[in-house]
Amino acid sequence: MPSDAALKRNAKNKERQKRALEPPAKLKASVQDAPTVSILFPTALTPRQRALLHEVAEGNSVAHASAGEGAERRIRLGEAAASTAVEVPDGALSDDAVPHTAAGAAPSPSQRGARNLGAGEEGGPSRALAVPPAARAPTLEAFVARTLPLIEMEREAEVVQALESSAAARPEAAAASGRTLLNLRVRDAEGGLLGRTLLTLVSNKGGGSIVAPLPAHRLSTHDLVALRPAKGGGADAPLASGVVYRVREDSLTVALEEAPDEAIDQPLRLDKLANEVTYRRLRETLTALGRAATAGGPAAPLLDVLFGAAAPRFQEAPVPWTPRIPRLDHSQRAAVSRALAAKDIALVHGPPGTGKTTTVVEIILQEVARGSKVLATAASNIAVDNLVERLVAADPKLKLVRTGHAARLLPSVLAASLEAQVLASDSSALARDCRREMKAATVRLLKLGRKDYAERRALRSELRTLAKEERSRQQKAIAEVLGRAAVVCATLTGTLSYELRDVAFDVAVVDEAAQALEAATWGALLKAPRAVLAGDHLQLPPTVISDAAARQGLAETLFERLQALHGGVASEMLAVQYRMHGDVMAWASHELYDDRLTAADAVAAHTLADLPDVDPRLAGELGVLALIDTAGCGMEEAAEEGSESRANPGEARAALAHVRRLLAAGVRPADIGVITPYNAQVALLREMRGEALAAVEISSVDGFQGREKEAIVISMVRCNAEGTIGFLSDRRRMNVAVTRARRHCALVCDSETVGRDAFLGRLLAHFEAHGEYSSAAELVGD
Ligand SMILES: Nc1ncnc2c1ncn2[C@@H]1O[C@H](COP(=O)(O)OP(=O)(O)OP(=O)(O)O)[C@@H](O)[C@H]1O
Repeated sequence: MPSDAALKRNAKNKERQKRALEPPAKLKASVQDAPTVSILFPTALTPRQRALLHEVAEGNSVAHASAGEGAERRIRLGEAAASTAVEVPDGALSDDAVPHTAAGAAPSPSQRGARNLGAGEEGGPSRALAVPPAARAPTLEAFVARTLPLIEMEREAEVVQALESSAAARPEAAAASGRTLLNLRVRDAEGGLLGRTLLTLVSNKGGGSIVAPLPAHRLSTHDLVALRPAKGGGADAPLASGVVYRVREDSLTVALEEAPDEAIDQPLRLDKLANEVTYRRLRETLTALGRAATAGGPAAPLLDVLFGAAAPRFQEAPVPWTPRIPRLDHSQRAAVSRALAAKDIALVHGPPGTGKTTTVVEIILQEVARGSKVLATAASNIAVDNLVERLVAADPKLKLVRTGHAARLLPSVLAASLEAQVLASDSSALARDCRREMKAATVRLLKLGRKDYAERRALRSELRTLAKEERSRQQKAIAEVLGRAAVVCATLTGTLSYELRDVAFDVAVVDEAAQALEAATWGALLKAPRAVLAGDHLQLPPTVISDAAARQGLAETLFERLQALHGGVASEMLAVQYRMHGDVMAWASHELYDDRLTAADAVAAHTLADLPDVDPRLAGELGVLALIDTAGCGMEEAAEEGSESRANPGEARAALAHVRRLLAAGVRPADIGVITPYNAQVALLREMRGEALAAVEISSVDGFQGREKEAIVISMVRCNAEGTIGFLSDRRRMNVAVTRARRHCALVCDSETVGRDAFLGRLLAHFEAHGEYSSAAELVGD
């Protein structure tokens, strides 16, 4: 007899299926209350105009969709099935014919651009705050219906950003957007990387042997980029396109399929391109998720649980396992046990420095030991490579394959790559034979005279057969390598690649799940009946360019949603951290982790004085926590014209003065990090630091997530009479900032401005109570 719960679930499923076949409620109502209107806008609209229309429609709950590719793309407002369809003729709209919202004028294109390009107030994409709890358990259908247009809004926002940058009349305006780097020269061109060329570009400023730091920019690894002559514009045909491979403060390396000859000897510019593939894959994932609701598939057992219709289930008897990684602590063991016992979903909540990846690696090894085929993923290539390195180190014999474009992989994982393993396989050798034969046949074909009809026809037919044979042998090679693998490692978007389309797994493991869009996470989850997600929703969520899409919930992650929905039963929090001195940890533990974190013995009392070459007396004077107060020092914040990001030159001087004190105490420059929430302050600090501080890393807080340094100096920037603190109030950003430090953390800020916020006030109070207080005036000698 089915249980009551099962009967209820069945009834719910039936109701859901019935609803899926019915027209949406909005449409039903509109059909009943006819007439309804839909407006089809002309193809001549710019992406910016389309993005604005999407935003306004979304804000007013009007249905909206774009269809068609490239110049054929057009937007429709209103339901497709409206009783009256109005078509706006080409040329009827000019650039400033922007619709108005009910509440007033829509933002002007320049305001909109500034918000998008300017990151809220910050100068980078926005990180939305959590959506209201009411939105936490959508039905699968509601989630898909809500998210598809948000993905479209995000895509349009990125296209607008790319176009505004590359079409900017003045190159300086393009550079200010952060998407373009001007005046570069090639310092190095090296081969390798499975046939690609790596081009290392540096600033051409000064032109001589001294390499100036690159200006502040927003290019990061894996971005698609176009290389163009610097003297041309961003709309010119590129000399080459490639993928950003490595980013350093003074150089940027791009992986190209082939290096263009002309590029070597002239000043160059690099423009970031919008990545259409990612958006297409996200849309495909959502469509596949929608289909899985009725058609089933490997993930069918997960769907009810992940959309709140059923509770997570666990095996009652503990699953026996023998640790493969030595020294797992009690909370890490508990997390592994819970993951192995999960029948559908388990969450590993890993606060900073708690060994989340260590735990994930142990879970994967245990799954392999019991015969599972594992899909191991994360949002970023770097996180996946990190997993690969750790897995291979823990078990060199592990049958592991890393998929993805070789240009995006770390050199250390190339041997594990699908491409390398396919190249080494027998089927691939046979494919190579086919290619050789094709080449010979082509040469013969070219030598034939015009009249050798019969022979030409025969050779063409041979070439077709060989090409078919080559393709099928390549596919066989790929299928063989993937079929043999016990663990396949891929990025979340990589799981949607052609090669993995028909591969099913026993379990999907997602590391850094709190930094992945929910739609992206489903790419992995749809391939297995069980899933383990690891992350920390109390650190920064994924970056979303479109403010409107972020506000509508695009930045909310599945991890965060599941913590709210099933955290009590399905989540295990790692409670011992291996990074921070106890005083650094205490504030974050109290404010964000319910006082549940403890410091491992090895780090609880470690200080700078324990580092080699550090003077214990000077290090003692600096303390573990330091509050450097700019209050009353006249160190005001400033925003550059046309930019929303802020800088504070006085505070930058104080932060750099503190760095000099650390260096004087003997701390190595590479062990020091200066971080600040504002990109303009990053740029200013880099400009001001001088030669002696060149090896000190200066970065935004967002850019430093996942990293650590022995000593961290945080410049908080805000200093104004109104006490405005902007996005400093996001608890997750300050959590990330403070928890990067191992032995020393200095907070440079105006206590009068920052201290007015209750959350930040408690941060300052903690630093004052447990650390060294000084006035910035003492440091800069004012
Ligand atoms: N049980 C343990 N005993 C000793 N050291 C450990 C243990 N678990 C993890 N560590 C160490 O803690 C550090 C952080 O571990 P790991 O890289 O797994 O953490 P992470 O969760 O990926 O990092 P973060 O928490 O910052 O995201 C590493 O140096 C690791 O060796």
